[in-house]
Amino acid sequence: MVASPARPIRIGSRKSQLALVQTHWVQEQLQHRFADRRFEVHTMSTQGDKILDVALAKIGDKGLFTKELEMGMLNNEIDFAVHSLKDLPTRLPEGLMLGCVTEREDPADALVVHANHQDKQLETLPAGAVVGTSSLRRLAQLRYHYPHLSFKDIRGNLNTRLQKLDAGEYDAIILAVAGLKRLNMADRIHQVIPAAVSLHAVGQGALGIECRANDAEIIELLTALEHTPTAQRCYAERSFLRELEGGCQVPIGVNTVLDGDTLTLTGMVASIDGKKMVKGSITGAAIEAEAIGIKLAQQLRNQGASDILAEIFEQIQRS
Ligand SMILES: NCc1[nH]cc(CCC(=O)O)c1CC(=O)O
Repeated sequence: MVASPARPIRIGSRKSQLALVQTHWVQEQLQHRFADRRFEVHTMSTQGDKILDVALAKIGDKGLFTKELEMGMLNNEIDFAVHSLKDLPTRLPEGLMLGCVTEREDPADALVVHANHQDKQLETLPAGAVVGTSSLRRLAQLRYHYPHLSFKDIRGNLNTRLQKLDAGEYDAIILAVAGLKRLNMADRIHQVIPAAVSLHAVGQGALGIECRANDAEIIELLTALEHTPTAQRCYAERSFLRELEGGCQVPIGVNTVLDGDTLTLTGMVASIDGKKMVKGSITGAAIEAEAIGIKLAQQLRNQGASDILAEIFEQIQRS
């Protein structure tokens, strides 16, 4: 019997410049490892790419950047999808799974300043300086530490945001270090914001590849790209977020440190006005990553996180 030729493998991606850079990296890595297979990139627009005039927090987090790609996998139009892990909800649709997590870039946030402020850092920006961010997590933590700054929403892809900054609409903006590095714009990073000031988003800086839960052939290919230390850190972070029932649009931040087989997860929940913050850390065995996340979520709930979150959901509904 002659084996039928192996099917080409269809990789789903958003169309943004960052998404394409990330997807082409995955394609190249797989093509290199599995030279006899063909990997094609199929792009799709997601709701998050289309709705640009509404604050992200108001739309909520129902897989804004992932739903169309997930439908594509369930309808067998694509075989897997490459996401920025931080845009991937912690609960995936029935029939899909997180196939692998790739090696993480620096997960920190970066301050990018207007030319007028080249001599400034976050702590030396003048009172009333306008800082652009669309993330409630960044907003809440920066308000907490720097109540004298003003904050203004900013949307659009990285280039659009940088143009708005350079045009003078903002004195500074906050972006992920990872995105700037991947787009070869590391020279715009003015200050890497330390974890003591701002904890990063769950999964920030890593790619999450989602696939069909019953597709053994694809799952096996993806395993080749798994970076176990990153995966362990991100599983702890995602389990923490899932247990708190927070999407990417609530002020929840994390940090993880992996020291051999020992994982430390730090997490925080803040109110949007930056006046209330609960924070804590748990250390445990890295193989127990998910349990560490759940335990930290329960600890923060006992410290008052539930009240903060309930208040935020109410505020977002009303706005
Ligand atoms: N929410 C948009 C988004 N999703 C992933 C990144 C950057 C790359 C990453 O964090 O992996 C960004 C831009 C940003 O937050 O500045």
